Amino acid sequence: MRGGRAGRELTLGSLRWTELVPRGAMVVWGQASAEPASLTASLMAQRAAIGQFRAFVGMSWGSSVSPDFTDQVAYTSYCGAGANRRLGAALDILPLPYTQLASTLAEERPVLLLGLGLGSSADSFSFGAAREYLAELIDGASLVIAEVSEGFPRSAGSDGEIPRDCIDIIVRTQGVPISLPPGPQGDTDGKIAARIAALIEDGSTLQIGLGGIPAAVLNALKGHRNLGVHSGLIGDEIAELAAMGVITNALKTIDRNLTVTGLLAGGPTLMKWADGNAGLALRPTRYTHDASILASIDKFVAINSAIEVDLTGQVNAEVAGGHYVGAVGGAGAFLRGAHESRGGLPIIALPSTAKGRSRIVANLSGPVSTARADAGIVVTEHGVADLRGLSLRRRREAMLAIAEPACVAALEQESGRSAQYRGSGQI
Ligand SMILES: CC(=O)SCCNC(=O)CCNC(=O)[C@H](O)C(C)(C)COP(=O)(O)OP(=O)(O)OC[C@H]1O[C@@H](n2cnc3c(N)ncnc32)[C@H](O)[C@@H]1OP(=O)(O)O
Repeated sequence: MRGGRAGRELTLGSLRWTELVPRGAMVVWGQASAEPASLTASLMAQRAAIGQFRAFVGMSWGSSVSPDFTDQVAYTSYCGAGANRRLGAALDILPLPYTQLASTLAEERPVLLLGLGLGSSADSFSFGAAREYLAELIDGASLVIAEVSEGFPRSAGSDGEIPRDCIDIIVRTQGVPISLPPGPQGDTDGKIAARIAALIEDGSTLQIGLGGIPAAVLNALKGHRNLGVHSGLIGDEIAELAAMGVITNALKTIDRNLTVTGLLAGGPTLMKWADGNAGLALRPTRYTHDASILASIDKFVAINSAIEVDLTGQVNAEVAGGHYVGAVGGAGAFLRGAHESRGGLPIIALPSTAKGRSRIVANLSGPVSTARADAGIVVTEHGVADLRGLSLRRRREAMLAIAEPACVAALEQESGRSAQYRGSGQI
């Protein structure tokens, strides 16, 4: 990280955003628990004085993303999760894989807002709840403003801290990370989780994605031993499994004894566990999602969800019922990594239906977020379809076997008419 910035201390009340954010500029801040909520609340309160500006947001759990603010703020995101959904058509989407976010945003020379924890000395700060694409933007940012609070975790096991002279303005607050209460876990999530838990061997290294199913899977792993973690994000369940001694990272082929993640997205349980934990390392996306690094982890298990999967294994993880609710995200990178890993499991898990409609479909109703070449094991409450090595014809059979039984006849009929299921011959 390049230094040379002033590291000036200001109070929250003295911030004049008109002097900090030029009209039309892009402002970027941390997502989910990593949002510096005191700074973003202050920014939004003064938005009328600034005039039109742009905001790139990730998963939004706070109140800084609101249709009320679109009078001045043009929001863009890589995802439709959390409060982003409330924006509807006012949210513009960058449909990029996670690995491209840092370089794409860096070109904007954004105003960067960080939420940081205390460092090991007065001259540095810890990454708090996020490193991922965010800390990568420090060098190219036009201005870096950090909210520093004892309430943000000291991510102690990371390889380095953020030097004070990488920050332009430091604002001390009593802020704590935003947390989202865990959603209810239904019977279906539990059935899917039990099927996945049965596939996972002791000593595996886990990546978990967004949504209710990954959380349910972790709850089903309490009887496992010596699990490891290498993920884009982690939540409270990882902290619980680590505290129980289920996650030890002791058998990882790289980063032994370390839980590696880009983002802490959880509540007080996670933050307390993370604070000063030398067994936790926050790493940039170019490390957490790197194909060769993932491939070098034996028994790497990637568990992600989807809105729909078609009978060939193409995944829509972005659009449901015409609304952008998901993301391209890191699923593709993690699935490819799990394919290449010795003993790896590339898993996509989803309930077989939503709102009375099959989520196993003949034709996707939204975009292809993950190509069928990257699909591996698809799991619903009705079973496990291991598509690896299967021809299109056999994929169709395997996928029909995990669809909601009442929907199978219609799927057979619809797919029977479609050329994409025929391969080079007839079904
Ligand atoms: C930092 C990293 O690298 S993370 C790495 C992984 N990242 C990714 O995989 C990104 C892409 N994935 C995602 O965004 C998520 O996993 C998702 C959106 C696919 C699934 O998330 P979940 O929260 O489990 O979604 P869920 O199943 O609840 O569906 C979301 C909504 O769409 C609705 N829905 C789902 N499928 C359909 C459908 N086929 N038709 C209509 N509505 C549907 C659901 O009912 C739900 O609606 P509700 O919120 O009103 O109840």
